[in-house]
Amino acid sequence: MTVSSSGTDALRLEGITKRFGPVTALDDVSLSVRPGEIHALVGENGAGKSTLMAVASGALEPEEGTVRFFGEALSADPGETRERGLAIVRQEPSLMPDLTVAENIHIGLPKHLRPSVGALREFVRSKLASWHDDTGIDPDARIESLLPEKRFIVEIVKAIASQPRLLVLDEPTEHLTGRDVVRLFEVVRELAASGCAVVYISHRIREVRQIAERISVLRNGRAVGTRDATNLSEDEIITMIVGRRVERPFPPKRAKDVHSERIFELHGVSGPGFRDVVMRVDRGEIVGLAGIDGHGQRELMRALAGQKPIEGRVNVAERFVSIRSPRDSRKAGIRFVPGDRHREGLLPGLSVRENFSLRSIEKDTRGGLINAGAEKRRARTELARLEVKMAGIEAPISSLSGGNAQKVVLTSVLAGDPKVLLLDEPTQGVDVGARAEIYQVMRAAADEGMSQIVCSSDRAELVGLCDRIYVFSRGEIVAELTGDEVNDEAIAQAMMTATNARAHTAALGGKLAKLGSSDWAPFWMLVAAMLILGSVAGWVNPFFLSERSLVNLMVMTATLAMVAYGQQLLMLTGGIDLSVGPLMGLCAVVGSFFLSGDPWLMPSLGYAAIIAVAAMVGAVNFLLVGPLKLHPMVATLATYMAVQAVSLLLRPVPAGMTDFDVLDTIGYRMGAIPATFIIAVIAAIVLDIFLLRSGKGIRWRAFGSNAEAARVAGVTPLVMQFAAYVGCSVLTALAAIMMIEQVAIGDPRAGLGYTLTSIAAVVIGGTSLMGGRGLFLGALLGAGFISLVNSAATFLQLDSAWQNYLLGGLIIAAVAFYSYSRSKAVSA
Ligand SMILES: Nc1ncnc2c1ncn2[C@@H]1O[C@H](COP(=O)(O)OP(=O)(O)OP(=O)(O)O)[C@@H](O)[C@H]1O
Repeated sequence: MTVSSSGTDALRLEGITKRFGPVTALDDVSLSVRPGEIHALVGENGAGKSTLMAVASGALEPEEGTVRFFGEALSADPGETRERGLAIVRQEPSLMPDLTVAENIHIGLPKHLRPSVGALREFVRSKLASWHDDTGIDPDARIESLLPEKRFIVEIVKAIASQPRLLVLDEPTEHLTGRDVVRLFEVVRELAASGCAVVYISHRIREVRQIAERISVLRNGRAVGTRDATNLSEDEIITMIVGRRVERPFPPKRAKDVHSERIFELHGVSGPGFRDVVMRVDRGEIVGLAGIDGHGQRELMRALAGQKPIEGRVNVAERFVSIRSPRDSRKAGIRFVPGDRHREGLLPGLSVRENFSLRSIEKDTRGGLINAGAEKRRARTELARLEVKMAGIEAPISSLSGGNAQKVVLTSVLAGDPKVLLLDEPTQGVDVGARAEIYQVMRAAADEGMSQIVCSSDRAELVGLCDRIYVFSRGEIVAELTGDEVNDEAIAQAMMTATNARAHTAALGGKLAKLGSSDWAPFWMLVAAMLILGSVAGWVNPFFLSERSLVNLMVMTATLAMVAYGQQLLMLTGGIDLSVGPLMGLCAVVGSFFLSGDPWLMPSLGYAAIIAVAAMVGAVNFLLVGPLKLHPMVATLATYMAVQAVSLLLRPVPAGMTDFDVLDTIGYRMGAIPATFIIAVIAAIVLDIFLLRSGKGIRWRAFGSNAEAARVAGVTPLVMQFAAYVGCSVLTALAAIMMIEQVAIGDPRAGLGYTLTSIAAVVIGGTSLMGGRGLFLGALLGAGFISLVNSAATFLQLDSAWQNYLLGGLIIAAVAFYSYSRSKAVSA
């Protein structure tokens, strides 16, 4: 199907075919969108809407077909399409969790619109303010600490700030609260009036009719047609989407005179965001929790799932249960279907089958072993009930469309036969047809006796589905609606008393979490720990504080810090290099041939040879990890061995004394302070400024935080990896030159210990092993701390085993502390 239009189309897709293995996601689809038009794209889950827009934005390359943007052909390069004015707000925000709001917006803008890093905060503040004057979003907050709806606002603000000529919104209102939906509609209309074309993807037909001028429908990867929205009724749109008439979506409610057995009771239950809640749910009843978002209903649900602290009396089947953890909640027969399926509902690395069976695997287990056949049969049967569209049960869960993934989560939770089911936004991102199926499944489960509590921002859903509704305001229940009272007006009336209660609690929790999770927390902790350890060692043995001992400490610190910077450069991008230790040795060996004081050889030639050899090793590591896609651990373990072998070939035994002039040069002191130490400190400061205050630094961290999102934002992975691996090796070479002053001979084993200590220094310094965050000053302090522990242990006459116990214990303590404070920040 092709829809032609007069003049140049903003977007013109012709004959697009896209396959994922055996799945044909798009089959010869054509679509045109005019400038200044709001064009809705609708269809069932898995119809191909997101894939079509991924093709349009250059994130996916189609097998066949062309993409034209304002008349010009577009290549499959998301960076280029963005530069040319195409902005896309995805179903799941493509943000980097470790970066701040401001940094995410910076990296998402076309180059010509990016403000300088110094002006970034104010720029972002004004952009957020133009969305709403009280978004409650701090430009310096890390994305991972934001609630899902706030992340979505950041994503939308980012897209608008890019001054798009075409804006694609993929299910934008699924995560937004009422106020933000109203604002979104205003903004979309303003943009369209200014000539921007808007593609609006949604399952909420009412909204689509409200906002769109034309509607295009996709079904099973094929275009069904494009129609003028003004003349279409809701029923007609639904019929186009599903291909048949859909009957009333909500199944009949529970008969009123049904015998009531209390299954779930709350008496005076309080927790963060709600207080003194008294409620009950009978057997087979579906109870809704309504209220403006942030007024306690969702917080109560999370607390009942064991995710937040809770006080008061909770009874399940007339027995008191104490809920202190998700495990307690499960043991009591309570199950939770989370709203944020990507963060809490799915295990992205596993198959559809595994995601289904993980919550009820005991059903297929005999004598501790899983009966694979039974598990598969059960997965197939249950998933077929909700008509989950997938290539097969062994397909990776990440290959499913958003709505189908939601169906898998729901089916998986239901398979655990809960007594009480908590559902947060059960039909988020689910199409009209499947919505009706989900309601049927929920009602059927209720008819079999399962009690359910539903939280939904869609009031029509609550009214259509629930037998009873509790309305929340300011953390308390303000109304209980039953029978005929369960209607939209009654809910709205009860909600009128609402104020902004959550904003305050979230702000307070947010501040505390921010303090603990700040990048500077490791820095201050290490300074304090070093002062304590140094004082104790100096008190027990005054020689520890002598000039000689302190100079030695600085020299050791500088050497270790330099390798650690290399390691850190890599870890920030999510990589690691195990070969740095042997490379230090190889550099010492290479140096021993050039730095011997031979009048024919200048020392500068020696330094150049060391750096060149190291850069070559870095390039090999890059080739293995980048183009050949080996895991960094495996790749650099292989180079570890190869490099060590080369060193031993060149110098089977340590030999080649270094010239004294060279040693003097490397060991040069400025007053009492070794030049190497000053270099290490300056290097940390310069690298941190690069990291925090330059666009390249932001992209560096972005890549480590979320490689795919960074790629979509225009970062080229191979360039990043090349710079990281070669950079790491070159820094290791500089460290090796510093080490030469200490060993003064071509010893192939001299640097071996640096592999582990460099990783330890980076980890103790607060860098995340997952990539995306950490400071070089942290690595410097980590290196200082390790050198201090080693040196203090010597002065305190502790044997070398103690050095290892101390270091091991400290690494575990540091990692535990950082993970704890970061998880606090996330849940705040
Ligand atoms: N990376 C992938 N690998 C394999 N299959 C995929 C991948 N991405 C999408 N698909 C498949 O392509 C089809 C279209 O998916 P798409 O996400 O475009 O649907 P959608 O219309 O956006 O659905 P929803 O409304 O549920 O988001 C689905 O069958 C999906 O399983």
